[in-house]
Amino acid sequence: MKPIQVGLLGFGTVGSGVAKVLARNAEEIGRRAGRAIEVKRVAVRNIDKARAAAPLAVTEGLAFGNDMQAVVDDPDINIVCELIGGTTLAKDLVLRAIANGKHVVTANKALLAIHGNEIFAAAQQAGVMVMFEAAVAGGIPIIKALREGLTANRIEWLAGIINGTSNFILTEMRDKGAAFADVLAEAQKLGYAEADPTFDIEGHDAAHKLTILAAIAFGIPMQFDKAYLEGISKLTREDIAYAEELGYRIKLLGIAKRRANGIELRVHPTLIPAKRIIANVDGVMNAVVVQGDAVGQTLYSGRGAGSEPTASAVVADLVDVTRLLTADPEHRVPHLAFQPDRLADLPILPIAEVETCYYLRLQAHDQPGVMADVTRILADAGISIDAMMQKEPAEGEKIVDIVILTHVAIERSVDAAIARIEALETIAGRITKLRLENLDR
Ligand SMILES: NC(=O)C1=CN([C@@H]2O[C@H](COP(=O)(O)OP(=O)(O)OC[C@H]3O[C@@H](n4cnc5c(N)ncnc54)[C@H](O)[C@@H]3O)[C@@H](O)[C@H]2O)C=CC1
Ligand SMILES: N[C@@H](CC=O)C(=O)O
Ligand code: NA
Repeated sequence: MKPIQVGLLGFGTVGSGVAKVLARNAEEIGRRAGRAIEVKRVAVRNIDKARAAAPLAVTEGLAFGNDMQAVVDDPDINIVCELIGGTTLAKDLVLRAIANGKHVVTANKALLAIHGNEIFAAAQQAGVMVMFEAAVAGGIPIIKALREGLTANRIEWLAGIINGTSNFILTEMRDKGAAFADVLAEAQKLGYAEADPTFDIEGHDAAHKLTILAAIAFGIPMQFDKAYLEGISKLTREDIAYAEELGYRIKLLGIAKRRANGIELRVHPTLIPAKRIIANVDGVMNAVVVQGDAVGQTLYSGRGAGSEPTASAVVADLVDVTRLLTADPEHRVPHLAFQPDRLADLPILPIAEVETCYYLRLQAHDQPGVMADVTRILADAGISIDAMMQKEPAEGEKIVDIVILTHVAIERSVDAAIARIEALETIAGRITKLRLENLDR
């Protein structure tokens, strides 16, 4: 049978990894897919740079060029593989490929989180597949698991470490005392970071991925603009150390939770009990915990970024598309796991409505009555305390750090209580608020 012809857009970290994996495992992949999968053309910005990104044995047979549209318009190409990133050119090329009746495989989470509704509608109408396993948690087959393996379940919530760069930074800072900027530079060198690394450290990338996961888990449209996001750049060494002392690890988590009145969709640094497996997922590794009503909790872990781990997911999609090429579009798994005309209109809840536990760090003047005032304000707001820790003041200092862990509370009540506590004369400066998830409900 004639090989499937792939047009690669982009030959950077991921694109070159795809070419390497396809070349190295051609025999196995062909046996699985039923026919060979070949890269027919590659379009890049800089051909010399692209050629240098993989060994000669991989690149010598590849037709490199600069013209992205020519690849998308090439009548011999069956699958366009978009690996350039960004949301403008990538969007135009993907929509053009779809209009040309070509299937698309992409690793671009920003593109799908922001323009996914339009792209999937276009694909549906054209009867083509848009596959995106690499867009969430790199090599972990989490899209496959949610769309297919867990399809019997009503998903209650999911929570994941879904940005490799920030997990790498947090781990290196904790284990080696490394400086934030140095570890970020290392993550960039290793090909983990986005073209603009603020996407990684400020939570945008995780929120893009969470938006996609929530759409598939709950059967809702992509709603990236409603996701709450907070990154790791403001985390302090004190908070990381205090969390450890209390038996918790701080991870940048993406959390999507079904509530009676809507969906929580939030990315932020989160304390997790250190004994949980996910709390021990370190470095570039990602992990996603999914709570389904029938199966209970399942956990998926693996490399969330990097050349070949991400290529593993891209190539898996190429194989899936190849296998399903001749299937009636009605018999394929729906893009968002639910039939497109059955997506639910559930609202995304504002962060003030979120219910979780909290870590509060206060700086207080070391004098009698402070704790009584603080606990009274929390009690008045209906917030119950789970644990409290008071640090000894440093030599000659009159200010002490007090850390409070709360039971589950509504964020707006916590914020109101914080405002009242900060107004106390005995409290110095602002209170640090972090969210805490036990991941057991
Ligand atoms: N690096 C990683 O670990 C992962 C990356 N991704 C996603 O994969 C996509 C690609 O990422 P990387 O390979 O890391 O990026 P990269 O920067 O290493 O490679 C991008 C490639 O696209 C080409 N390109 C970019 N803009 C272009 C333009 N305007 N015109 C022509 N060529 C252009 C570049 O020449 C280069 O070959 C992005 O959407 C990224 O978010 C997804 C999962 C993991
Ligand atoms: N920049 C991303 C790459 C994979 O999606 C990350 O660090 O996770
Ligand atoms: Na994946």
